[in-house]
Amino acid sequence: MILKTEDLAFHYGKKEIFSNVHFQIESGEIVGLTAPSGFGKTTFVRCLAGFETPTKGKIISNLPKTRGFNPIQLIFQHPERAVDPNWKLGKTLRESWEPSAELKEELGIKEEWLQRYPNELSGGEIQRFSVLRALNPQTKLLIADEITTMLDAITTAQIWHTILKQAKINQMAILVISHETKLLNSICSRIESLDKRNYS
Ligand SMILES: Nc1ncnc2c1ncn2[C@@H]1O[C@H](COP(=O)(O)OP(=O)(O)OP(=O)(O)O)[C@@H](O)[C@H]1O
Repeated sequence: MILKTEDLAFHYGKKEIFSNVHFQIESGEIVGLTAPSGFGKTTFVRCLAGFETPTKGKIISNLPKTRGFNPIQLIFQHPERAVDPNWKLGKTLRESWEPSAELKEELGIKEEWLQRYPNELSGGEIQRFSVLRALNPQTKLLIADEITTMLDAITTAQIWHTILKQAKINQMAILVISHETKLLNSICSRIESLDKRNYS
């Protein structure tokens, strides 16, 4: 087990977003997470990555504590919100790691993009960049929150091909949030639901 939650709950004020969540993921495992819109999937993974503090329950991690780098990397649906608008992308990337030219090419990333600011790239181009940044070999759990929703089918396939290949090389686990059942069924070994109506 690399990460586990016990009886996790989260509230915004008095409003319960989710409760009683027992979740576990193993090294190298690829798990899907579903629930209808607004049921707290993003909030749950923000708790896992340490961006939110749950109101109840525990998150138990066996991941190494690396200075300056979070082994749990989160990629969002809106990647432009996750990069510093005042930094050229090359600087943002170097802050994480120095990927090979082959990996950049596999993700269809052009060297010249790295000389640009985020507002000088399309949403899809920034998303490829976000994936490249998150594929740092120190990443042990990649959380992909609706990352290919705005992309065409060919780009989606290309990005997932690269992520799955790198996950094998680095023994990286992946938690995939998606409304696309076909995608989840094709890449995940199990699919968990945050929808309380599915709890036994
Ligand atoms: N800062 C906030 N303050 C109050 N409520 C919030 C805040 N952020 C999110 N919420 C509410 O929490 C609930 C869960 O939101 P969340 O984004 O986690 O759901 P989701 O399952 O990921 O949704 P989607 O599938 O639409 O992306 C929603 O009802 C949302 O309106």
